[in-house]
Amino acid sequence: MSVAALIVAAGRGSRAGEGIPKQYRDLQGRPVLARTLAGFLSHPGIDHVLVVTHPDDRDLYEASIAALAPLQSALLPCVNGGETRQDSVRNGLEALAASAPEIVLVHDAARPFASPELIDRAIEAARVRDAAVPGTPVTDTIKVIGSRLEVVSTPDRGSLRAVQTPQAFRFRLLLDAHRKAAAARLHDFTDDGALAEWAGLPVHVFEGESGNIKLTHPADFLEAERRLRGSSMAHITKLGTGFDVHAFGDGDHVWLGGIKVPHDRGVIAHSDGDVILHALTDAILGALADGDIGTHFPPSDPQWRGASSDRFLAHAVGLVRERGGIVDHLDATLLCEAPRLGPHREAMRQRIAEIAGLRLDQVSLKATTTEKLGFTGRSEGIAAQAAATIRLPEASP
Ligand SMILES: Nc1ccn([C@@H]2O[C@H](COP(=O)(O)OP(=O)(O)OP(=O)(O)O)[C@@H](O)[C@H]2O)c(=O)n1
Ligand SMILES: C[C@](O)(CO)[C@H](O)COP(=O)(O)O
Repeated sequence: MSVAALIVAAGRGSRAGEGIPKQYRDLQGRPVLARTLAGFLSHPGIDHVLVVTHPDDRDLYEASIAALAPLQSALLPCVNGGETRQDSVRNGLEALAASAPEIVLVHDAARPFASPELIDRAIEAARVRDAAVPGTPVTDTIKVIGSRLEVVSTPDRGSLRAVQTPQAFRFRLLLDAHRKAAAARLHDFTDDGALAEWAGLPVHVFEGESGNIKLTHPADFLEAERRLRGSSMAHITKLGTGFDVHAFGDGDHVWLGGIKVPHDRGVIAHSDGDVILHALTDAILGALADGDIGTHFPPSDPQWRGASSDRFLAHAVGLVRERGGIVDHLDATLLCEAPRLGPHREAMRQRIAEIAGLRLDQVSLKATTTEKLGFTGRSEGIAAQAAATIRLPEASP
């Protein structure tokens, strides 16, 4: 019996706050999607895994699966999602149609805690029931309300279930149901169980698990971090600082925080001379007590000539993750009379969050002039200083 897992990861995560889409955010040293995928790729009952992604996220996707190299033989090339979750699932099912698995498990990328036992139950439920969804009893009393918030009814709690993923189906039945819904111009079923019901399929519930949460709001990330911290080794917090200077030279732009900023001068540098990214890189290396940017990317090495500095920052963050740690916070201050940071601050924070795989609230940028004093005051050069806090497992060398 061939079984495919279809992981939908094309959402924007708008309820989870600003920054990169939630499925690519760092969760205790690994992107959420990498955690979700590892559970399915390593499960002996799953033959193939297909991920549905947003076309804008290709780099984030590649970075997330890079660390899964030993498990990647079961991973099919990803496909583009659609406007709604339902459209994304359908695109994935159409892509699987060529290999026509007997069973498909549809799972949210944003649910990284599905256990191997839950996946076992899902496969078995599809085999026996054809269409089944995992559910947990509700512990709150549920009210049905009207348009003026008036309570319309109180359903019997014993007959209610909160439904999760992976939802499990005979592949052919689900594909036909999705095609039927699309032909009827319906695109907003919030889960495949509801779509299957609409198509007239009997759908059953199997036992879900309370830990299988969907990361939806910022608080869900805090809860997930707390859980992972509790289940892993104790971590200790380390602080590092960084400082970088470049002299102004001829040119019409400077690179700052990963963004090209128009200016009446350029900077003299071996790389692209991005003082903010260099200071942040050194701050992280400082927290790791692992030398400085010059140790890792010697200026004497021609391969770094004109190099884009995002790779320096990504490298330093990668070193933290290799040691089982996480970056908690990055903070930098730009020192110059011009250019002004203000108009570019949010774009820079976004870019830094993207490079480092962080939420926007984990990246801070500030600026100051030096009151016309010193080399920055005389506009001879530009400088940045930075601090980084990271957490490393206590036993980390
Ligand atoms: N057009 C969409 C919308 C959602 N999803 C995926 O469906 C899962 C569950 O959806 P949800 O938690 O609602 O994610 P988002 O749509 O990203 O979140 P939000 O509604 O807050 O933007 C997620 O893994 C999400 O990536 C998808 O593949 N394609
Ligand atoms: C599929 C799902 O996770 C089951 O609980 C849920 O319906 C997804 O809903 P969302 O509106 O995409 O968050």
